[in-house]
Amino acid sequence: MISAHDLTKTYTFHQQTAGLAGALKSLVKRKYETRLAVDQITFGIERGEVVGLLGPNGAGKTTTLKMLSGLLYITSGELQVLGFKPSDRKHDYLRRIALVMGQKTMLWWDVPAMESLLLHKDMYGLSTKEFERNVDELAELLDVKDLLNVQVRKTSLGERMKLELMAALVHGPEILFLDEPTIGLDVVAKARVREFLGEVNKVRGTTILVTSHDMDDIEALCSRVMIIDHGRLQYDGGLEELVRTARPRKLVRATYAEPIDGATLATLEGLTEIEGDSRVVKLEVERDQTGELLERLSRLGPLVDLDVADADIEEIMRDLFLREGKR
Ligand SMILES: Nc1ncnc2c1ncn2[C@@H]1O[C@H](COP(=O)(O)OP(=O)(O)OP(=O)(O)O)[C@@H](O)[C@H]1O
Repeated sequence: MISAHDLTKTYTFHQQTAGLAGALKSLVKRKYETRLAVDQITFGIERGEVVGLLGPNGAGKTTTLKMLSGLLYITSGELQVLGFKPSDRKHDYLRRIALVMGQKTMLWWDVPAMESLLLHKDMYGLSTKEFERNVDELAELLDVKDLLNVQVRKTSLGERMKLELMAALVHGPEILFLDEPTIGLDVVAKARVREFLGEVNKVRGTTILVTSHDMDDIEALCSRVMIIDHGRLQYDGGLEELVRTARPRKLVRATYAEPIDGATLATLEGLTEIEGDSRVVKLEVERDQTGELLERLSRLGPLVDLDVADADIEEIMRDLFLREGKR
């Protein structure tokens, strides 16, 4: 569905010093600079996939989404989406995709969302039947029936995001490009948006490429992630695989009813922390030795709680980005 080969974007822009003098000077003598935002990335995305595009601020994620949706020309490389060259912005192409940017709105503020939806109906040439079916289905899934006739400026951020998603999906796109869809939302609204996107992918088979700084979004939605940093693709593969490769050890936390004596604790391999007056013990263990360790821990004293987890994905990202940043 999406095929990118050595995709590159360089921005050319001019520097301007502050103040009127700076503005006048830049009119006479412009100093141009270039910035490599996306640097020869190659990837393919199949129909029905949900892929997370991750990376620190300024990594090139939004630029990539803008090239894929045809908002920006590519500087070099090859890019095909649904067999189209996105920057041609052919109507047949735009009908089959949608781009939602968490920080931008495509709804008119001063009128109810329904007015914007009706505009989309005309823009995309939807029949009344098709439009009504889509509106009903989406309003039900998003639980926004009562909001469609309220002035957009009177809705909350979470409600507006749901309406944005509705506006993006009303023409039934095959691909959805999402840039930070849960930014600024509270935990409940975030969960609803994730649930909805998962449903859209499952029910309609919509392919989704999503950027987010919220790892819970990524864990809930994506089985595949692409990590981009300084414009370069650093990783493309399974999320679980990434966790297993970056942090192969499991994290174990055992809580006892009584303190465990120091001599016994000293014999434990992989011990990382002791807390709560020697009642709480934290360890790291190789995956295949987890069973053995748990058995051992259960013999040390009366257990109150036992927790086994993979390394936190957020932590893995922080380590990866710090490492890449230092290169
Ligand atoms: N219009 C522009 N002109 C010049 N440089 C730009 C422009 N837009 C983006 N850049 C630069 O390109 C680089 C990539 O920006 P981009 O917005 O794609 O990053 P991002 O990964 O989406 O970051 P964030 O997580 O902060 O949204 C950054 O260094 C940014 O400053």
